[in-house]
Amino acid sequence: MSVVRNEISLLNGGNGTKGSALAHVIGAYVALTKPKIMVMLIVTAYSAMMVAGHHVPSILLTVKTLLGLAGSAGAGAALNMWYDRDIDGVMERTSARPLPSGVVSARAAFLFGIALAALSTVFLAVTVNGLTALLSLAGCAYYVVVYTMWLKRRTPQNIVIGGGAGAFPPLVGWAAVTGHLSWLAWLMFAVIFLWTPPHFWALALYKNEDYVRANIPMLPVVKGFRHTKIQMLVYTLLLFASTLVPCFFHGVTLVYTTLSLILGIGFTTLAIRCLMEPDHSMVWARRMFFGSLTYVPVWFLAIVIGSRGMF
Ligand code: HEM
Ligand SMILES: CC(C)=CCC/C(C)=C/CC/C(C)=C/COP(=O)(O)OP(=O)(O)O
Repeated sequence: MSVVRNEISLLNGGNGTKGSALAHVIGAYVALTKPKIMVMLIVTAYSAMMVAGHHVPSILLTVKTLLGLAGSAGAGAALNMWYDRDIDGVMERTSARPLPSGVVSARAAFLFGIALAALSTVFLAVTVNGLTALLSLAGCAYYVVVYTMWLKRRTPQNIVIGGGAGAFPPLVGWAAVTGHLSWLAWLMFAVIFLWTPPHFWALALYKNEDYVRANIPMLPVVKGFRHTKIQMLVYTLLLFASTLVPCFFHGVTLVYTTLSLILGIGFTTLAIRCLMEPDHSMVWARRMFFGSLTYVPVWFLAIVIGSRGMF
């Protein structure tokens, strides 16, 4: 608490009211949890809950599961920002974050992340089940330790291997409803895993200067734009193929198949346009990134409404 009090007095600095300073600090802690990404992670977990139970899950189970997951994801994001505070300060896109801008201290961010991770794990174990708690903690640890601390600064394959972190939420949702995992839960994991490289590399292409400045070995920095765009197309095709698996092995309706085909063809077209555009133009890279943000909620909507026996 004293850390927060210090931050409020620092912010006050004789100007503004205590109320607005407090709101500023609270806003900074919310920003530490990367809330927009958290919303998308929650969408994937909630969709998995619906498919796993063939129905809308109870409000109580939904609130407990998604609250616990949000806590773990927020903890992971805070610990990522704590560890990456040096490079976040160097990159233009991240320089206004709470740590580089000095609104939250490194110690406070670390304690916040650890406390949130511990609380959410215990909360899920006590109110949902042990497997759900374990998977949520594993997702958080994978993001912080495997991706952020180990791979991000070492290899251009950081996103490919580290992409596993963001793919945990459907497993969390599935385990919360059934107490175990099934192949369809792992298929959802695979979909996010294969989606992550084109999602991230599209952004890395038009934010390349940032990564060069921060000396982070992202694929466009190390292997160049053309190689990255080819890899994006390869992962997009693998993603497309993985989304067609339920058409053969899981009871899905024509709605699922149609939506998956539209998404697959659309995302592949974006990847090809990206590959065709000259390196100085980033029009299609930007479209690919924003297309990736549409892909996930629409695909999860498709598997929910297109699963036979749903509702
Ligand atoms: C290791 C895997 C991933 C990496 C490295 C990654 C990286 C990034 C980066 C660098 C941004 C830009 C953030 C910004 O503008 O400050 C971003 C945005 C975003 N990502 Fe990812 N991402 C990953 C996985 C995911 C997953 C699994 C999801 C959800 C399913 C996701 C959802 C989003 C969303 C919704 C945004 C837009 C956020 C905004 O506008 O602030 N990402 N991602
Ligand atoms: C089950 C569970 C709790 C999963 C949570 C895992 C999680 C928070 C995944 C998000 C992945 C992500 C946003 C990476 C950002 O990369 P970056 O850190 O390189 O991006 P940055 O440069 O914007 O910080």
